[in-house]
Amino acid sequence: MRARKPALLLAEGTHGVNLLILLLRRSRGTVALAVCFGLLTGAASAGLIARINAVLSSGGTLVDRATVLGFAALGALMLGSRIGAQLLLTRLQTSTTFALRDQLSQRILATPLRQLEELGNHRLMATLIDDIQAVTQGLLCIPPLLIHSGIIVGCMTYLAVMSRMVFAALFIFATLGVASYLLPMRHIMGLLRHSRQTNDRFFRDLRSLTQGLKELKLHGGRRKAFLKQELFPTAEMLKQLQVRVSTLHTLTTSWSMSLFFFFIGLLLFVLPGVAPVSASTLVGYTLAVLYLQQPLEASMTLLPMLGAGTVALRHIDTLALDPAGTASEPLLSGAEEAPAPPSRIDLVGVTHAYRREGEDTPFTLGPIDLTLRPGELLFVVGGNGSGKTTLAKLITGLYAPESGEIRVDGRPVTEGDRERYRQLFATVFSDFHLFDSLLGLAVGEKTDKARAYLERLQLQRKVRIEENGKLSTTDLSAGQRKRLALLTAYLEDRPVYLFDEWAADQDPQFKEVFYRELLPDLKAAGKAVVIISHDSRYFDVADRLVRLESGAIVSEESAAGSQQLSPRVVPA
Ligand SMILES: Nc1ncnc2c1ncn2[C@@H]1O[C@H](COP(=O)(O)OP(=O)(O)OP(=O)(O)O)[C@@H](O)[C@H]1O
Repeated sequence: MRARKPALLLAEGTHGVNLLILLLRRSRGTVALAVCFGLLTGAASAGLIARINAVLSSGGTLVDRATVLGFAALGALMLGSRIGAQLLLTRLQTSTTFALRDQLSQRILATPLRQLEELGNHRLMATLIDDIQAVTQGLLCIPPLLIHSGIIVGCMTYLAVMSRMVFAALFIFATLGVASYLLPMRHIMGLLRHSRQTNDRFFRDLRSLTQGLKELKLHGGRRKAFLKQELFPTAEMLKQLQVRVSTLHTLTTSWSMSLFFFFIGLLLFVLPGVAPVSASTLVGYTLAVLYLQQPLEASMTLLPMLGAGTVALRHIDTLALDPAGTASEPLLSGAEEAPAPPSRIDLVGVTHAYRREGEDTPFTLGPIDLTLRPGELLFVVGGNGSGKTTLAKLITGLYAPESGEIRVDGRPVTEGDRERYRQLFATVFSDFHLFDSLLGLAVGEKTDKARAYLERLQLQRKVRIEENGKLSTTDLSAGQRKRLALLTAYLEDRPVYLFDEWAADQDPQFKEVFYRELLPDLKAAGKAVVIISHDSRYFDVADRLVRLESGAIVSEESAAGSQQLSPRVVPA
């Protein structure tokens, strides 16, 4: 198959996209070819039934060489086209599933951090694990469904050719059967949607279970309440929804299938008394209708899975993640080298507010005016909840300012170059993540440097760095893990460093090393360094110190002198 740019499977505004469209987006040609194979399978099946009918109606006199060869040829055609359709669609389904997973990961990375924080970790996990699995299962249903549809179309065509009058009766019957199947299916789809929403809650509970292990083990009352009030009720609700779906589906399918025997009864016992029907038509119809049962029953069994896949696909859409297509280029080929060090970064009237449902007065940071300069240690201090981490996210471009702007050497950072702007920073946030490998750090050439830093951070006896950049372990104490995160930041060698309460977990001896040796070294190397800190003992290290209170800078002190600032009022 020709290599080409992967099609955008889930773009913005794809609300209501269904699984078949997903396959079509991936490759129209393959789907078209598979549909042709499916129809061919149906035609071959109808041909086989016609032959069987002819032989049975002839009372065995039609068994000649041509009939046998024709039968064998039709059998081979049915087998070949069925395998062809199945293989084409299965390969397409597999590649679509993987492409969907890749694009979803890229879309998550392309979506603004604030939006992801609002969605919550549990919803992202539910989508990455559960929705993708439901979509995969749904896509798996499409190849057999198309083949069954081909067989149904083929048989129906054969029946229409054999007798229009009987076909009209069958058609009315089939319409009733389909309607009596589709009406409950609408209810089943509603149950599936409800089940999907409940699943988000289930994932939230599972996250509490895995992340709250210590708290749950240490407090029996909390554990009991958690199990009885949260985890078990959600699991019970999911179970009940699933039971209702399968009960309703079983009843509906059984009813629809029983209609076939009702039709055969009418055909054999009532129709001959009402209208003239030949024996060969009766045999042909009975055979074909019995043959149709298998693909119809199989299709009905597959439809709820297809429905669950569609619900999952729509659910992915409701997350409103940014389209991967536009972002995938910078995501995959993104700047590995930091942009040239700027001579200043200015925050001018920058603000950010956290809006939560039902909250009248959201926390608002800013407007903030602040300048970062190379070779300067800027301390950001203030009480809990004063907005230091929020400011750090704005400074580093993780949040876009709601008003005001950030300028690099006087040039405003636009939406288009925010990704590049972020490459100026090496950070250790207080909720940092430690990868078990020095990812993206061109390790080979930096391994010696990394080992030297490891000694400086007094980790050489705990951790080894392999040639491929893999860390021998990350199972360390909280303070040691932070040192490893610092090592990564060192290796990044970016123009601006930001540490959010880095020293909080360090012992007094290493605090001393951090504030009195490591920070001055970064300063000497011409780095702009932002340090969020509660360690008032070391505030003297700062070249400049800004103090935050309730989201506003209330004072700014520099080695040269201090200044009290009256907080600016956020424009309404
Ligand atoms: N993801 C969020 N959603 C909603 N509100 C938030 C979020 N993160 C922080 N806040 C609110 O914003 C305010 C500032 O939080 P921030 O984390 O910036 O403070 P901080 O100065 O870093 O605090 P600390 O010293 O405790 O780390 C707090 O009132 C907090 O409740």
